[in-house]
Amino acid sequence: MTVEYLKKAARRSTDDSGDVRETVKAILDEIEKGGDAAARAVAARFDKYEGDIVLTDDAIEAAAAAVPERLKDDIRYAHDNVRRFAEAQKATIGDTQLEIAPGLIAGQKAIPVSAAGCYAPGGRYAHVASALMTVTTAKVAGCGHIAACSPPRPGQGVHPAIVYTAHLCGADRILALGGVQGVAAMAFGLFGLPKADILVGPGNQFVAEAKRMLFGRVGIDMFAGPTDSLIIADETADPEIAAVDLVGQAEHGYNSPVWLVTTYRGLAEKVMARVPQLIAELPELNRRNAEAAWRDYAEVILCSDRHEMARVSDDVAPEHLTVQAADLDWWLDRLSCYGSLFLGEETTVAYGDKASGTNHVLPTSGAARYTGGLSVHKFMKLVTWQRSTRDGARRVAEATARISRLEGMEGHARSADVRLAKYYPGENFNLSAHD
Ligand SMILES: NC(=O)C1=CN([C@@H]2O[C@H](COP(=O)(O)OP(=O)(O)OC[C@H]3O[C@@H](n4cnc5c(N)ncnc54)[C@H](O)[C@@H]3O)[C@@H](O)[C@H]2O)C=CC1
Ligand SMILES: O=C(O)[C@@H](O)CS(=O)(=O)O
Ligand SMILES: [Zn+2]
Repeated sequence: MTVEYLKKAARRSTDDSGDVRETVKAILDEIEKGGDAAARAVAARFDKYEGDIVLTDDAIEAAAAAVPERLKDDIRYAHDNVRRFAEAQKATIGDTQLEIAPGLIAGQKAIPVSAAGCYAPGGRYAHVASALMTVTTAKVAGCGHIAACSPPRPGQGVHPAIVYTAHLCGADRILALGGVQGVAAMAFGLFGLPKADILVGPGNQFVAEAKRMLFGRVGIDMFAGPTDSLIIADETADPEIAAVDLVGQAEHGYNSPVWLVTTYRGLAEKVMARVPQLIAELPELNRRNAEAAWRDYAEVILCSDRHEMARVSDDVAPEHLTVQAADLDWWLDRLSCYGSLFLGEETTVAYGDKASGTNHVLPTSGAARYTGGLSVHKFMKLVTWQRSTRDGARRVAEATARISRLEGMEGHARSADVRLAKYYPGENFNLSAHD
């Protein structure tokens, strides 16, 4: 049976990508050419900010003093969860080696990158948790230098709680620089920073596009653009909870898609009626964002059974996937494309966003088809090494010589020939590609 759209999106998150690309390219070129001064000029242009870019120790101290003690407690609590989860993830990879053949050893080493550039958004909201998620994982990975960038508010600078959090989690340098200019400063090594080996962190379409354009010259975590969220709900789901959760993520931005995928028309109708009421009760900025997101990017999809719901969800590959349905084990086993999965009504995206321990820097716009979210692994290079005794590599040398000749790579073949001739001077080897 085909799915029924009870609400269809008027826009797709990639609709304005053309002009974003142009804008970002121009800014990257301007800053690559003009360095620190150009980055300052862009910050003044877009953020009306002309203050210090690199935060001094005094500025960091002053920021910490401005954060209420109970909030610092909450941030420290969240940091502890995120750190412990990152350490658990780190334990799942590491160095290893295998004796391929007697005398021939091959191995893997996990090496953290030297310099990490972490971006914490701050245009619409003060993304304290993004500073937590990016800097903590870089620290746990063992990166040599960690820079954090976040947009300054005109005349005020970076939100004090973002400064406090970045410092708590281990940032070596904190810059009052947002958007493309912040990403560029870390990638190009401006303001005394080492050039970042990897850029991590979420951001708006401009930040995400800047990371995408710089990929190759620098590593990136993933395409972590405008937040998107999908809820799978069956007849056991609570429509009020589902509606509140959809609105909670739609507030991210005018271009933050949300989906409700259900088998129960009654639930869909209740949620569609309730969402606009909940949006109307939000503060002005949140309401404007959520209204536009719900109007232009939200979809409500009616499916015939859970198999169809799972297929629709995997096709979307949402950044956040919530399942409010019976038989959670079935869903955990069946679903395969998502940034982070929230099983059951007792969890919610906001918990993962702020404090439960999993990373909230997650793939958006369908990138969850090919990648998971930010983890300590993104900062670790898994490199290989090998060594051998002369006899250990004898069989490899013969195979290498013949395969290389089969491929037409005579030069490769002779790297094997020369060793066989040196180590086994009396022996004749048939190293041709033909019998
Ligand atoms: N995928 C993920 O894991 C996460 C995604 N997010 C997303 O991050 C985004 C945060 O966006 P924002 O609040 O805007 O903060 P932001 O920090 O990403 O962007 C603000 C910066 O954008 C620049 N900017 C604004 N308009 C511009 C223009 N027309 N051209 C060039 N640069 C411009 C400004 O210089 C400003 O510093 C949201 O879309 C949110 O959904 C947030 C957290 C996690
Ligand atoms: O992961 C995201 O996209 C966001 O939901 C995270 S936060 O809400 O901005 O903390
Ligand atoms: Zn969120």
